[in-house]
Amino acid sequence: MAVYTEVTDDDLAAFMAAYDIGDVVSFKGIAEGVENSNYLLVTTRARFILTLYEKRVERGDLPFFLGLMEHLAGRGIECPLPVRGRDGEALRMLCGRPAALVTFLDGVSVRRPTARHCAALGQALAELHAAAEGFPIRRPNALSVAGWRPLAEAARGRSDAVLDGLDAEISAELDHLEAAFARLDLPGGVIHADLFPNNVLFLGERLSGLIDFYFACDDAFAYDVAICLNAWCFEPDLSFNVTKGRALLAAYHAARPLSGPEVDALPTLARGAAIRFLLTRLVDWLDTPPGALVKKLDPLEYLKKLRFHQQAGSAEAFGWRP
Ligand SMILES: Nc1ncnc2c1ncn2[C@@H]1O[C@H](COP(=O)(O)OP(=O)(O)OP(=O)(O)O)[C@@H](O)[C@H]1O
Ligand SMILES: N[C@@H](CCO)C(=O)O
Repeated sequence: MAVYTEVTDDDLAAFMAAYDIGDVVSFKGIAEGVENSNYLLVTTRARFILTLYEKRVERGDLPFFLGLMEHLAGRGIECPLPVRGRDGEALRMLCGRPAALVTFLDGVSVRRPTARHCAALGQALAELHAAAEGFPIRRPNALSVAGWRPLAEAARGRSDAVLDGLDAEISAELDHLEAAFARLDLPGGVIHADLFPNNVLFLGERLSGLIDFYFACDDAFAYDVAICLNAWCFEPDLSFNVTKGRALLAAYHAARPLSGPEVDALPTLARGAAIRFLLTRLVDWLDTPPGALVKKLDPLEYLKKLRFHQQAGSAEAFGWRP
């Protein structure tokens, strides 16, 4: 359930006075999502999403996120476009929270992506990487390799309650990854960094929108590919589907060719991407009180994906090589 902050009719009326987007027809909270409060706003002119940014989003990062969506939408990427008010601002306060309106995108997210969905995603990811070029604001990735040890420390001593031996397994993996990532020198720019199936909308098999840019940052492009391989190409039994892996990688490569070093780095990047989501899920799992409304995501799903990559060790395991 993702309505942490209730917006009353009076709050909304005062907020709407800053815009020239028609009159309110309906306004209701959206249950999906975990980070922020989201509402669907329908006016006499169009549909919008109103987001109130809750505590996990750093206020100083909002100009990056909103500016990025505006930059990408201006370059033909199907992503939400922040709506500017009469004063030219896209970001303002509502109910004590920073808030913004963005355009509504048609489509639904898929729970069980097919190889065709994976191909569409691969192409869209490559187009996003290319379209972000020239975006002037920088945002280092706080959840890359330097951020993993502090997360592991936050869980230390408590992880073994989730799985016996987990502390030691994470620590050994971090020793390996810190050395392996230090050797990488890959092309990069702005990445989405959380392009899971729930953040991609489809109309049938046509990709109709990319949403939720609130983890976007600067990092290696191939790291974003690895995040997507993990999120899109494993089956519910956590076996890796090589047909989906091939579809995703070949479509990405056709739109933005992956270099030899990027392909060679994919197994390491996939291990890194697995431990990143293992760690954030683990800390959330341990820190979320029982009975909280937030949906807890399973950290062990990502431990199993990590173990797959530890065994696999080469890009062939993803079903594809250029
Ligand atoms: N521009 C948009 N157009 C259409 N639907 C949207 C749009 N933005 C958000 N949504 C809907 O709202 C839901 C929650 O949005 P979003 O994923 O941005 O929330 P969140 O709180 O950041 O969640 P999480 O981080 O868990 O993905 C989405 O699953 C989608 O159904
Ligand atoms: N995509 C993240 C949740 C944060 O958006 C996860 O699956 O752990």
